[in-house]
Amino acid sequence: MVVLEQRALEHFKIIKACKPTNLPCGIPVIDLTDPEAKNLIVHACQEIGFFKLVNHGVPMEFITRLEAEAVKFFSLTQAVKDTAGPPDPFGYGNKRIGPNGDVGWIEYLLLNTNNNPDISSHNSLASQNFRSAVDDYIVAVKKMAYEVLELMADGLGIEPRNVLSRLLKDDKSDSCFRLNHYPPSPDWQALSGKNLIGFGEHTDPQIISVLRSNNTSGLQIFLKDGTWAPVPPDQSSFYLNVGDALQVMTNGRFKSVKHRVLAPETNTSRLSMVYFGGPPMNEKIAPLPTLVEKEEENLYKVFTWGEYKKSAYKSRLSDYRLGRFEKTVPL
Ligand SMILES: C=C1C[C@]23C[C@@]1(O)CC[C@H]2[C@@]12CC[C@H](O)[C@@](C)(C(=O)O1)[C@H]2[C@@H]3C(=O)O
Ligand SMILES: O=C(O)CCC(=O)C(=O)O
Ligand SMILES: [Fe+2]
Repeated sequence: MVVLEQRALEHFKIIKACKPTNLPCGIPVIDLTDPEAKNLIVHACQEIGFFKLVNHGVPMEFITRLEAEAVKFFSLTQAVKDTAGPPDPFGYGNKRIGPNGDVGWIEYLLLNTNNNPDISSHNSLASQNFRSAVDDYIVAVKKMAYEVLELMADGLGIEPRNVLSRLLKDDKSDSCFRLNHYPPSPDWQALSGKNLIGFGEHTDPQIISVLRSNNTSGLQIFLKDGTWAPVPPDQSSFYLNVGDALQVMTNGRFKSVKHRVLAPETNTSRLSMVYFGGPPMNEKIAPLPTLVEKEEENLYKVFTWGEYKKSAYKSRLSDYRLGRFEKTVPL
């Protein structure tokens, strides 16, 4: 058990424990093999921007092997892990998230995943076993993400059906992968019933994020009614969320969901693995013309993913990053 004095926690964000709300119908669960999947995906992305995917086709063996390798990595001594950091933005990070002063009860590895498997981009991974576990997992998760994006295009009635997936399939796709380890919270007495933040509230900037975690809770999503809903952990499924770029490409029809992670209770740790599928740097991010109805306004300025990313890296985690890219409405 980690016992800390109150003072040692001063730099971390601690929130009043709030009563969790549950979605009236729960978090949407979509079976990738269901013939209705395309419509259910569109519905979930419009209503919440978040859903659980089952029968996803990613071999369980890849998932458990990567989890075991990640556990091994995070169990190394601090001095060894520090040799893989600090993140610039890729590499090993501890407590600090991003370059602008955000902190959390977390340590992580952030990796670049381009489409030409390149071991050098994983040079912070200590062993060949770890590298190959990451590579196998990412290849399988990407394939599943392409399928989801193609079903999404079908459900939206847009053509060609690879209009979204091609951005992730592109050799220059700017995608990344993150392994997050949230150690057990320190002694509850020091926290006096409050919650320590593991990963502060934010939206993901990319097109789509694909998340898998171990059996420890902590992830929450922000609902339209202003409350936070806990996401029950499920080791064998994936949770997918809409990112900012997809919100723009659908002219606001899909919602980039705000989420956060509370640090685990004493004696448990949370391990999550997230693939963030992003477009190439020079790709223009703009509402897909067929999705802007005749009398509807285009809500966003035209910008490239590179411009958005640059601006995102100047922001704090909880900032509303899309604000600067919205068109101002004439009075
Ligand atoms: C505070 C920050 C960390 C972040 C870059 C940023 O300046 C704002 C966005 C953050 C985020 C959230 C989703 C992903 O975890 C991430 C890798 C991303 O692309 O945007 C992180 C960035 C990061 O940790 O470097
Ligand atoms: O660890 C989690 O469950 C979520 C992490 C997250 O939101 C992120 O890495 O962007
Ligand atoms: Fe996130």
